[in-house]
Amino acid sequence: MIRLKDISKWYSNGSAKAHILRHIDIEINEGEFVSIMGPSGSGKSTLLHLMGMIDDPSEGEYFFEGESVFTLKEKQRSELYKKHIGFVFQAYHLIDELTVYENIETPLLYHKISSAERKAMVADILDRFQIVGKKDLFPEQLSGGQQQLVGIARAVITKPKLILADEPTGNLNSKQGEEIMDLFTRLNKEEGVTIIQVTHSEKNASYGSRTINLLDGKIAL
Ligand SMILES: Nc1ncnc2c1ncn2[C@@H]1O[C@H](COP(=O)(O)OP(=O)(O)OP(=O)(O)O)[C@@H](O)[C@H]1O
Repeated sequence: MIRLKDISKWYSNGSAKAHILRHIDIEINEGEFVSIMGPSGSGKSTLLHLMGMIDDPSEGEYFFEGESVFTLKEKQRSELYKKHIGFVFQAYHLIDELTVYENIETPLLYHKISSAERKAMVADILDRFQIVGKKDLFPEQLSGGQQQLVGIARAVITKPKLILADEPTGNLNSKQGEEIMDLFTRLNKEEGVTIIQVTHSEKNASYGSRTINLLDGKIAL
């Protein structure tokens, strides 16, 4: 599904280059549940953003389902993203002014889906995530765990093949964290969704089937 070839990223710092990622080669198959670990500053989020097509490398190639991502035009790239990828953020990134229902519905507005169908899809996911009773509340009226559930519901409503999650349990207590990991496990095992998460937690990584360790922008063996 994903093939990164000799990816490097640096920022120019005067005449010097500050390298964030160096010569990264990664292949990820459909159906995998992969964790990316490494010390703070090792480049994990940068790598996840590259995979999520929301950042560009300085060098290297990225093939998503055989499509050469970095040579696509902006519009085609965003189509590819919208069709296949759901992104889950540590800080939820919900829209404060919208209700739970409206937040979850938002990604559907960018697809050609009728309003009746949108209603049915949101109702289904509210039900599956057991948050029907929260649908008219605003994010600030929810606990952190509930907000992250809404963040994930919003990421999966378009039925993406790939979920990218940047420390999805970083702001949650351990019980809420376990619920999120159980949810990812179900999506992966029962629906075949490929999951790539950045985590600092060995416990969270143990839910996955493979760990990629980053150290100073390189893959550590
Ligand atoms: N726009 C930027 N300009 C310069 N340096 C940057 C920029 N964005 C990120 N960096 C640097 O890149 C390095 C890697 O950042 P990244 O967020 O990918 O690390 P991380 O492994 O996810 O860290 P953490 O675990 O603390 O979130 C850091 O040293 C950071 O300061």
